[in-house]
Parts: sequence; C-alpha cells; structure tokens
Amino acid sequence: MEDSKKVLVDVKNVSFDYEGKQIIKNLNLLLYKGASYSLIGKSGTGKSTLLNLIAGFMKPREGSIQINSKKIIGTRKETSFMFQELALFPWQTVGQAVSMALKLSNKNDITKKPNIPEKVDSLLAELGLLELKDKYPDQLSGGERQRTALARGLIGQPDLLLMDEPTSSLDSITKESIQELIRKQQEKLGATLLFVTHDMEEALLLGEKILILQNGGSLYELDNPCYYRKEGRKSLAFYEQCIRFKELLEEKG
Ligand SMILES: Nc1ncnc2c1ncn2[C@@H]1O[C@H](COP(=O)(O)OP(=O)(O)OP(=O)(O)O)[C@@H](O)[C@H]1O
Repeated sequence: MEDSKKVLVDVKNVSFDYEGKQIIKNLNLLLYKGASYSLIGKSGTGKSTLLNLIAGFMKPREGSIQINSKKIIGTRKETSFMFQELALFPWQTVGQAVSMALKLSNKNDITKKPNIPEKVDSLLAELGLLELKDKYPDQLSGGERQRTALARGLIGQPDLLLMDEPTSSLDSITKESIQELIRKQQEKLGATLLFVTHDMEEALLLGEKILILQNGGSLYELDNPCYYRKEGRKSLAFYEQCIRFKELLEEKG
C-alpha cells in the first residue's frame, strides 16, 4: 500500500500494434515518483510508441496505463512531452510561447493568473533565456530553441517529463548544457523523467535506472551504477564506473 503511493506511472500488460503489426506485447512497467529513467533500445523496438502511450496520445490495444492510480484516457496537463522536433510556433516569441504554456496549465485556476509574468521571467532567467524573451524561433540557435521548448515544458510544473531524443540534433557542447538543465530542473521539480536516447553516455548521465526495450517487446530494467546527482560527469570515478556498464548496454541496446 505504502509502495503504491510512490508509483507515478503503472503500465499494466500493455499491448499495442500498428495495423496488425505488434510492437508492444504484454508490457509491464512501474515508474516511481521523482525517479529518472533512460529508455534505450535498437531502432524500431517501440520506444517512441511507449512514450506516446504514456503521454496519452494513443491508446493501448490491451492493458491499461495508470498515472497516480488513475487510468489515463487521454493527455493530462501534468505530463510534459518534449520531442526532437520542437514544434515552436514561428509567430510566437520565446516569452509568448512560455506564457501560453503556463496559461494553458492554469486553465481552471484563476487564482494563479496574476503571477504569470513573474513566473515566466524567473524560469527564463534560470534557463538563460531572459535576454531572448522577445525573439522569434527563426532568430534563435538550435540550443536556444531547445531551451525554449524545455521552458515551455517545465513552466506548468509537470510531475512527469517524457522526452524523446530532445538533444539528438545538437552539437556536443550545447547538448551538455541542455542535459545539465534537464537534470537540475527534474531534480528541482521532483518530477519523474522518462528519457529516450541512443546516446549511452547521455542515458547514463540522466537515468538512475536504465530501461532496455528489445525487439519483441521485452523490457529490462537495470540500476545505473554510475548515476550521481551531485558529482559531475567530468569526474574520473564517473567514467571508470561507467566504462564496463556502458559496454554492457551497448551490447544490449
Ligand atoms: N504511425 C505508424 N504506423 C505504422 N507503423 C509505425 C508507425 N509509427 C511507428 N511505426 C513502426 O513501429 C515500430 C516502432 O516504432 P517506434 O518509433 O516506436 O520505434 P523506436 O524504438 O522509437 O525507433 P527509433 O529508435 O528509430 O526512433 C517501427 O517498426 C515503426 O516503423
């Protein structure tokens, strides 16, 4: 009973197919509150499909998905979803995009409305975007656009962050800064993170648990021995501990 209160997402016996082609078969998965999970696996094993099902964009053919002990029947405003394609509107500035996301998340709570400008400015400052508040997407670099998408996804204080390869189109320096922001913000919010990546170093940096999805839909969960919240990626200990685990993942993932 006590343990069930710590579970945020409960995927129960879920199966899903596209036009008769089975992608996910009898999948079971528990995601705990505040924990971080990197989801890896070879191309086409169904990682994005699983994320889309948990986001409520698609329905399982069989089984059910519960979030906070409630069966999901569509999207929920406490779930934030970030893709590789960011879908920023070209006619919205950074500030407008983030304000709109906050207004949508506050839709049913008029008491929260007066704080919108302060909340937006405070998050933009944390993500290093305040000076870019009045810029449009085509005036931003790839990393700045990614940070804007991150701000938009975080402003409503979600309890679940679903991220599908959000850093894959970025150069390595920009990628590192976005990874650090994701880590810090997830920790600050106490949100659960489910992060899809093909980059093993990124998987090890962001996930305290590693989920490996294999062809045929089997899912393996491993503790990540080289996950440190406070110690940075650049410590020797991080690399030493990771090398063997990373080799193991590369074989499986
Ligand atoms: N809309 C769709 N209609 C039909 N088949 C689809 C659709 N979307 C995905 N698929 C197929 O379902 C399988 C799983 O796709 P999915 O995108 O979930 O895999 P993935 O593990 O995220 O792959 P990748 O690592 O390449 O992004 C693939 O074989 C893909 O071709």
